[in-house]
Amino acid sequence: MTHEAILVLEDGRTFVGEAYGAVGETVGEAVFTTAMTGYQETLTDPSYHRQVVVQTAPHVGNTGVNGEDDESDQFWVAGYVVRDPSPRAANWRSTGELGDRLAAEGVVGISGIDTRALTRHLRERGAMRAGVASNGTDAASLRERVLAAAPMAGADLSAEVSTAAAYTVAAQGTHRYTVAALDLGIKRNVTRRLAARGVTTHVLPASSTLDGLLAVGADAVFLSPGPGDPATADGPVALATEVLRRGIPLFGICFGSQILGRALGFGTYKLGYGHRGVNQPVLDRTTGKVEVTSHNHGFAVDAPTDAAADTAFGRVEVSHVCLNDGVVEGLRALDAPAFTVQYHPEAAAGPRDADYLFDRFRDLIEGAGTKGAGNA
Ligand SMILES: NC(=O)CC[C@H](N)C(=O)O
Repeated sequence: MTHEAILVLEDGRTFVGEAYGAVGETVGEAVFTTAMTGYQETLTDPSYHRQVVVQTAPHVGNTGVNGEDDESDQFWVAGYVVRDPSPRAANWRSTGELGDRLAAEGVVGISGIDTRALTRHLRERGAMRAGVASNGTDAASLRERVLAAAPMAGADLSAEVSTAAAYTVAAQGTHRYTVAALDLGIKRNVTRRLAARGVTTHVLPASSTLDGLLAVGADAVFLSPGPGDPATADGPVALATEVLRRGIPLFGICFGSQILGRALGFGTYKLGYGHRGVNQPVLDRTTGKVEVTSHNHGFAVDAPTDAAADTAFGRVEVSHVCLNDGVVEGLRALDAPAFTVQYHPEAAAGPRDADYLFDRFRDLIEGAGTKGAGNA
């Protein structure tokens, strides 16, 4: 039996479709992703916590779900919006249907709506709160709940997604370096890409102290991606500042980039509708090369792109920019062993163009000669 479902935006615009996944009611920030592939990675990416994700790709679920592509232990999206769900999965790796997994994970979704109209609305008016209901709630009541929900600006969500207990992902082959990763919403492919370079990663809770990071014998520190507004992440920013002071190599991805950006003295701000997809063009200004990259961010760092900035930790330059809109996509400290990218070199899903950044991290650790710094 199909249930009618509604999607109501905070400005009142309403779409009517059918229930997809769990039957119920949910609210979150409505955002769209233009990714054509990788819905399983999207759904399990902790950075989508509290977000109602709209897929612009019209046909979703074609390859079902499998036991290999999860980026974390669960689906994190607050709600899921698709045009036309595949009625039957067909793929050699598939172990089930996406709709069944959404239901099992308790994700309330809606299908059969004009996702192109919804995306154009969000693009013109900006990301905003939305509710999805398939339990009979009427549009007016749902809108009241949407308006009562906390907005993404000002949201501090790290503690809700971080690991409760530390765990270790061992290097593949010969162990070369040890990295302490602050888990603010880490994805599995980050530790995999590090492991492939001989790095053993200790994934630590978001509340970890500097002593906790150093206790694992870290040669370097990694700041993970994650959900929420970086302006609220004062704890991780203070930690990153301490790591910079010690001269320990530091790499941050996405939320981690924003935190490291703040530790270097820059501000962050909310983008109109964010970057989410797997074909965003980014220029690496240090090499002049353009790469096609995977993005999922709603906030960005405010740093000057014309010349290196003078900070408390020396000169810092914008190393990467998005060619669609000029948004800062990476920072490089010229006088400290630290760099960041705002997008996802771990990709999954997405192109592998930016995988070299994990080589840069390895080279930074190698060059810094801090091996065993954490034991000092
Ligand atoms: N993927 C991420 O790390 C997202 C970072 C941050 N929550 C943002 O939306 O910009």
